[in-house]
Amino acid sequence: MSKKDNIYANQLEQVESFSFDQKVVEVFPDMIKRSVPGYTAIIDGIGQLAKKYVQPTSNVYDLGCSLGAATLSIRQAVNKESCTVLAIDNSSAMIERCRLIQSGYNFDMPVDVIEADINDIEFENASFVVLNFTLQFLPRGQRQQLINKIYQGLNTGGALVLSEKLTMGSEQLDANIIDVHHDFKKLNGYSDMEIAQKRAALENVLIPDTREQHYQRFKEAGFTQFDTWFQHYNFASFIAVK
Ligand SMILES: Nc1ncnc2c1ncn2[C@@H]1O[C@H](C[S@+](CC[C@H]([NH3+])C(=O)[O-])CC(=O)[O-])[C@@H](O)[C@H]1O
Ligand SMILES: O=C(O)C(=O)Cc1ccccc1
Repeated sequence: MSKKDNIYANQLEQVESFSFDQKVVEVFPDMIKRSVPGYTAIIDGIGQLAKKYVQPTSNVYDLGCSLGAATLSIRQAVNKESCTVLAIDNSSAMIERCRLIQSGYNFDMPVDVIEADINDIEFENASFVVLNFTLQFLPRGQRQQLINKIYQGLNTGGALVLSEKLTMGSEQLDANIIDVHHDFKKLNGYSDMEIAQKRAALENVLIPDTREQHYQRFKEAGFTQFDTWFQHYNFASFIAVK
C-alpha cells in the first residue's frame, strides 16, 4: 500500500506549481484513486480493451505511465510474450519507481520502462497506445502533433485510449460539475484546504479541453472511428480506432 496523500494538508505560504516529483511518487497511488473518479474502473477497462486491440508481435505504448498502472493491467490481461509494452514518462522519480514495480511481476509480456518526453517518441508497429490522464499536462500547442504521430504509428485496426479531465462547454455546468468533483474528493477524506491548494497548484499545469476539442483532434489526425467508453463526472476516457 502506498502512503496517504497529505501533500496539501497544511497551509502553505505559497503553493508551488504541481510537479511529478519524489514527494508525489510516494503518495501517487493513494492520490490518484482519491482524486480521479473512475480511475480503477478505467485501469481495468484498459486491460479489457487491450485484449481486443493488441496484435501479435506489435508494440504497446503507455505514454505518461507514472507508476505503470495501465501497463500492469495490460500485461496481466494480454500477457503475450511476442508483444512489448513501452512505458514512458519524463519524471525521473516516477520512472525509477515504475521500474521497481514492474520488475516485481513476472508476466510473459515484457516491458521497457523509458525516461523520455513523449513528444520525442517514434511510434513503430503500434497496436495499442494509452494516454491515461497525460495529454492534459502538455501545452495545448503540442497536443495535435502528438495525436497525429500516434495515428501515423498505429497499425490498421490498432487503437488509442485517451483519458482526460474535461471542461464542460457551458460555464454554469462546468462550475457545478467541478463542485461535484470536489464533493467526491471530500467524501474521500480531503479537506477544503487540501482541495483549494491542490486546485491552485494545478492552475496552468493541468489544462482541460472539452470533449468536442478531443473529437476534433481525432478527426484532424485521421481517425474516423472514436467514442467515449467511460465517464464519471468530468473525467472521461475515449477510444479511437485506426
Ligand atoms: N511530456 C511528457 N512526457 C512524458 N511524460 C509526461 C509528459 N508530461 C507529463 N508527463 C507525465 O504524465 C503523467 C501524468 S499522470 C498519469 C497517470 C498514469 N498514466 C496512470 O495510469 O496511472 C496523471 C495524473 O496524475 O493526473 C506524470 O507521471 C507525468 O510525469
Ligand atoms: O486532483 C485533481 O483535482 C485532479 O484533477 C486529478 C489529479 C490527480 C493526480 C495528480 C494531478 C491531478
